[in-house]
Amino acid sequence: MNTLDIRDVSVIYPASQGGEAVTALSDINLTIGQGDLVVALGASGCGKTTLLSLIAGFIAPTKGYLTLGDSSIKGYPRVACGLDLGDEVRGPGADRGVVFQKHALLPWLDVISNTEFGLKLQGVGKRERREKAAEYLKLVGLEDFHHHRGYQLSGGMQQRVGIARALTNNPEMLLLDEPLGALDALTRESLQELLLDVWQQTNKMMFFITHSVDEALLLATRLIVMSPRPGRITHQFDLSFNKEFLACRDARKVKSSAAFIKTREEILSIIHGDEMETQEAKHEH
Ligand SMILES: Nc1ncnc2c1ncn2[C@@H]1O[C@H](COP(=O)(O)OP(=O)(O)OP(=O)(O)O)[C@@H](O)[C@H]1O
Repeated sequence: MNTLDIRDVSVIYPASQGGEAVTALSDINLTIGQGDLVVALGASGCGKTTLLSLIAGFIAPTKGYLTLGDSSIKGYPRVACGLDLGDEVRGPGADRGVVFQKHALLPWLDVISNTEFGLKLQGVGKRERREKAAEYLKLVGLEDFHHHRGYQLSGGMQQRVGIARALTNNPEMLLLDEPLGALDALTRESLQELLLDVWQQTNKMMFFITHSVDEALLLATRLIVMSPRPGRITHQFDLSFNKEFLACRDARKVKSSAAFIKTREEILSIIHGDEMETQEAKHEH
C-alpha cells in the first residue's frame, strides 16, 4: 500500500514584472495514507492550490520533496530535489486523478467518451475502456446518460462525469480542487454524499480543497488548516463525522451534534484570525 509523503516542502514563486517573490508554501510536512480523506481549508491565498499542484506534479517544490510509494513526484520542470530514488519520476500521471472546480469536459465528445478519454490516451482497447467507463458512470449515478453531451447536463451532473473520469483511470489518489464550489446547496450536498460513497467503496487516498468549513468537517478523516504569508499547515484535526454520516445518512443530525458545532467554532476562529491578520498586513503596506 502506497503512502504520499510531503517532506519539508517550500514553494517560492519568482518575482515577475517588478513585483516581489511569493513564498506560497513554507516547510510543509504531510503524510497521506490509504483511505485518508485529507481536506485543506484556509484563507484565500494560503497555498491550497499550490499544494495540490505539487501533489499532482504540475509544479516542483523549491525545497524539500514529495514521494508516492518509493518514487518521487517531481513536477515540471524537473528540478533536482536532492533525492536519489532511482530513475522513476512521476510528473503528472494516471496514478493521481484531478477534479477541478469547473468541469473540463471535451465538448465534442459524449459522456462515455469523455469518461474513457484517459484510458484511450493510455492505449487501452475500446471494449475494456468502455466497460470501465460504464462501471464508474454507474457509480456516480449517470448510467442513463452515456450519450449526452456536456451542455445537456446540469453543473452537478458535469461534476459527476469529472469524478467518474478521474476514477476510470484507477488512480491511487484523487485530488479535488474545490470540486463542489460552483454548485447550488442541494446539489452540493448530494455530491458530498456521492464522494463519501466513492471514498468508502474505493478506499482511495483523497486530497480535497474547500472554502466551506461544514463541508470540510463532514468529509474529512483529517482536516488541515493552512494560514497565509507564508502558507503553512498550522492545525490538524483527526475527524470521524464522515463515518457518522455514512452510518445515519442524515447530514443535519451530524451537523447539529455538539462535537460538530464545537469543532466548527474552533476552526472558524482560527480562519477569521488569519483573515484579520491578512487584512491588517494589507493596510500596513
Ligand atoms: N503562478 C504563480 N505565480 C506567482 N504567484 C502565485 C502563482 N500561483 C499562486 N501564486 C501566489 O501564491 C499564493 C498561494 O496561492 P494559491 O492559489 O496556492 O492559494 P489558495 O489557498 O489556493 O487560494 P484560493 O483559496 O484563493 O484559491 C498566493 O499569494 C498567490 O497569489
